[in-house]
Amino acid sequence: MSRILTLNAGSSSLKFSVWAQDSRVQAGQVERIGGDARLLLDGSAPVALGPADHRAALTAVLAAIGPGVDGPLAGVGHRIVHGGPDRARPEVLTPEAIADLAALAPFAPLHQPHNLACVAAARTVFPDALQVGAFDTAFHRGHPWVNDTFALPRRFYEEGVRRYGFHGLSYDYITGVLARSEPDLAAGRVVICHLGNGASICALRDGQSIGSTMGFSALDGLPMGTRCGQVDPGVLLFLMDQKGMTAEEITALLYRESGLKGLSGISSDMRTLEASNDPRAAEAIDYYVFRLAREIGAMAAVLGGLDGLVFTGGIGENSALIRARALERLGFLGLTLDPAANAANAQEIGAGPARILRIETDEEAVIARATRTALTGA
Ligand SMILES: Nc1ncnc2c1ncn2[C@@H]1O[C@H](COP(=O)(O)OP(=O)(O)O)[C@@H](O)[C@H]1O
Ligand SMILES: CC(=O)OP(=O)(O)O
Ligand SMILES: [Mg+2]
Repeated sequence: MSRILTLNAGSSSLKFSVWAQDSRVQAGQVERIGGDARLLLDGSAPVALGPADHRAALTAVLAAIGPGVDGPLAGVGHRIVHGGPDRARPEVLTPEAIADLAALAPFAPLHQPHNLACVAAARTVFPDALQVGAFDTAFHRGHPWVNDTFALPRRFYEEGVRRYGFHGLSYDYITGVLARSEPDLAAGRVVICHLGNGASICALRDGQSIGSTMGFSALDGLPMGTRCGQVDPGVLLFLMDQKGMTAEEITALLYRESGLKGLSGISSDMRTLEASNDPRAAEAIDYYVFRLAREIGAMAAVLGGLDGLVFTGGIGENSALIRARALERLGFLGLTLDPAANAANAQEIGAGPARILRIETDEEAVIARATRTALTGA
């Protein structure tokens, strides 16, 4: 039976799954890439990998799936974070498409090179498999112009300086879950918080993205594990002009040294910060919660009201503390958390004028579906 492999390189993780028809037959991930990485295979104990980068993580994943792929791989589906201004759906990764996507790497330096390294490795290891890309930006291509642009002279928009939005595979998946299980809610005004190592919020009306906190790059909006989130552009001018920092140094600062890691000086990992007694960890969490509540309020304003609020991603799914702290600040919207349901990581965790839900995301399912569609030509 022919099978499909999905590869999803995030900024701190490499997730994979193997599918036979519609069933997932194997799944796992390398997490904490860049730190003390470990390989987690569903159903097995974690394997410590030590300080692994994405390349070492990919080698570990390919070794792990070897025995599980007992049949030819028909396709390999890849999460590609940046698809540029025009890609609104998945596509087969031809050499031309790969060259085009490589040119977008400077706009997503924590992701695009790793995504494309996965494509190159898969082409070598599985030369007969169809390689398919599913793009994080595609879900947002219908953004209204006001959320797609910056107030810069118009020529920059034409040159591609736009608010692309990311985490689209996750929003696509959650939207699909809502459409099947909560069709009335799915047709309404929904804010989805994808809180992983990278984090963004999406405002949806009738299942369509009309606003998102991430913009031109995966830096904007919420603070993240190592990324700054929204920052006054005047700070960047100051760093260049007064501190003499180069573009390369500022890139490293904003993408790798900021966010939770920069604020706490301890870790980019929310689990570590929640477990710490250090006041700097508490302050980093305070800032995270403050910005999260602020951006949820902003997205409610984008929608002109709120029918549903969904938490997903590693932090959104697992941190009862962050959900509770954010909702404390959102009482003015009439939202009330159910503490017991929240602590139990239930699906319905609160109520008010809007439903409050926790839904596990599954970017792999979206990538697998895209790959299946490309293979069958449906
Ligand atoms: N039980 C938990 N409590 C708090 N945070 C958690 C928990 N489990 C995972 N996380 C956090 O989720 C984040 C990773 O999210 P994930 O979506 O897996 O990352 P990526 O963006 O790399 O795909 C990390 O900050 C991690 O600490
Ligand atoms: C786009 C992005 O930030 O992805 P991740 O959360 O996987 O790092
Ligand atoms: Mg992710």
